[in-house]
Amino acid sequence: MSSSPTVVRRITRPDPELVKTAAQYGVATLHEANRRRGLMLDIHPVVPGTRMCGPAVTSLNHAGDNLMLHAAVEVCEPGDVLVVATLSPSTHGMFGELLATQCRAQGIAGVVLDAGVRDKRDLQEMSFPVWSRAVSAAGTVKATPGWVNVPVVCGSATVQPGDLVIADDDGAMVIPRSEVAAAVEAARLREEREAANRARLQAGELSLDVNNLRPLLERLGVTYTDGC
Ligand SMILES: O=C([O-])CC(=O)C(=O)O
Ligand SMILES: [Mg+2]
Repeated sequence: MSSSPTVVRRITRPDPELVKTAAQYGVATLHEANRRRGLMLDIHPVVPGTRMCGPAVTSLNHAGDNLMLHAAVEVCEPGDVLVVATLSPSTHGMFGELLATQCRAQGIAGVVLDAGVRDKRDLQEMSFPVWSRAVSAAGTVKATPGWVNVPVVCGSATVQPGDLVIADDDGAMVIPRSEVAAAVEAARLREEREAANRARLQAGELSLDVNNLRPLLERLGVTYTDGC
């Protein structure tokens, strides 16, 4: 990261067709498909039932200050996901209904913050896709310059500008841009396997992924008995 405050306007995004394909899969599937990497920890949906999938535009702010969040909104393109981080831990309500209105007008897919949001009821009425660590009425100033489109850490996950961010009711995650194609293909294969398993479960067969649950448990040292 450049040490002096910077706004990087142009970033490289994943292939839009790939983004569209990735959007068909849920976070649980993509997280497994991406070898259980990239999940944002302690980041929760603010508006249940919404989803988003798009390239990350990142914003690095000072705690209690949302100046660079505003700067990042301005460089977002339609379909982007705004990823908001702070230099030190913060639960301030950095984002609310007014910013959501601006984001929607610009076609931004949604927002994830390693910080707080406010105006929760308005955000829910707007069905605006937003994920955060906290909900807090505590407001922010617009005073201290920071960075737009530098690597950030959001929910303990590293996000580079242009990485793919996906979020739904299960949480939010990031896939590095260079790994999106492989993750999408692994997600497709996984859903195929799950469809086959689902059909077997619906037919009343007992075991899940493991074809033979009892031999597996016995190999792991579990004893079956008919009673004490
Ligand atoms: O104004 C702010 O800083 C955050 C907020 O409440 C809004 O966007 O409505
Ligand atoms: Mg507000």
